[in-house]
Amino acid sequence: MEFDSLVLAAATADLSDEPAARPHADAVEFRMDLAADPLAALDDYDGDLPILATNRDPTEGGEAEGTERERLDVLEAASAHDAVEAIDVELSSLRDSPGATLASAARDRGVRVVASLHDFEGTPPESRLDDLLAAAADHGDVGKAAVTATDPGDALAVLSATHTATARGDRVATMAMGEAGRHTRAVAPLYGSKIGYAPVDPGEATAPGQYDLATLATLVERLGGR
Ligand SMILES: O=C1C[C@@](O)(C(=O)O)C[C@@H](O)[C@@H]1O
Repeated sequence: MEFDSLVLAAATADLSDEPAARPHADAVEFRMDLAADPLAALDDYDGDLPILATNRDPTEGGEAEGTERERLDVLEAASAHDAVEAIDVELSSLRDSPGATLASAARDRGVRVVASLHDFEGTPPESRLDDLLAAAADHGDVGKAAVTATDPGDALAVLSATHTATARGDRVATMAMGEAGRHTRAVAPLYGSKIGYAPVDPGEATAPGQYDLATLATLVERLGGR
């Protein structure tokens, strides 16, 4: 997973979704924090799609339990699996150890790091978004921002910040969560966003406003973002 072009990720807590995802997705985002026994599921995985492993912190919308170290240890164990080609680590964790140590250990194994930040309340002002994306791209192979749009101006700020970051040479992934931001999931790839997330089953969305995978794949392809 090089993230040189769009990676369409089937977001799921259940790796048995992989065969259904295969016709549309480039990867599976495995939401370990939402799975009952994620490391056992990885041991059993025999799908074709590479995995982006995420063990999301509750402060950023996830359900991982335990201490920060325990949460990141699970991610580190995941990164040792052959199928795991990338891990998602929150920017706030990457600024210090143990997150920074995890990232360099993963990179030594050839595993890419997505440095992420999430805002479930709103969209920061565009200049702040620019700074956050620059910091995230600096700490990861891809810098990712998922924020919440409550009006079209928020969605526009996300697209504009995506364009600015890409024009600067940063590899970023962006999406505006929520109804007002939904279209950004289809359009942001045209401005340079390198990851799209969608559930196979629309009833199993991992974030507000997601399209189902088949729909997102069609929209992105029709728009020429892939
Ligand atoms: O961070 C992200 C992006 C996301 O929140 C979205 O809005 O599609 C979905 C999550 O599964 C993923 O980890």
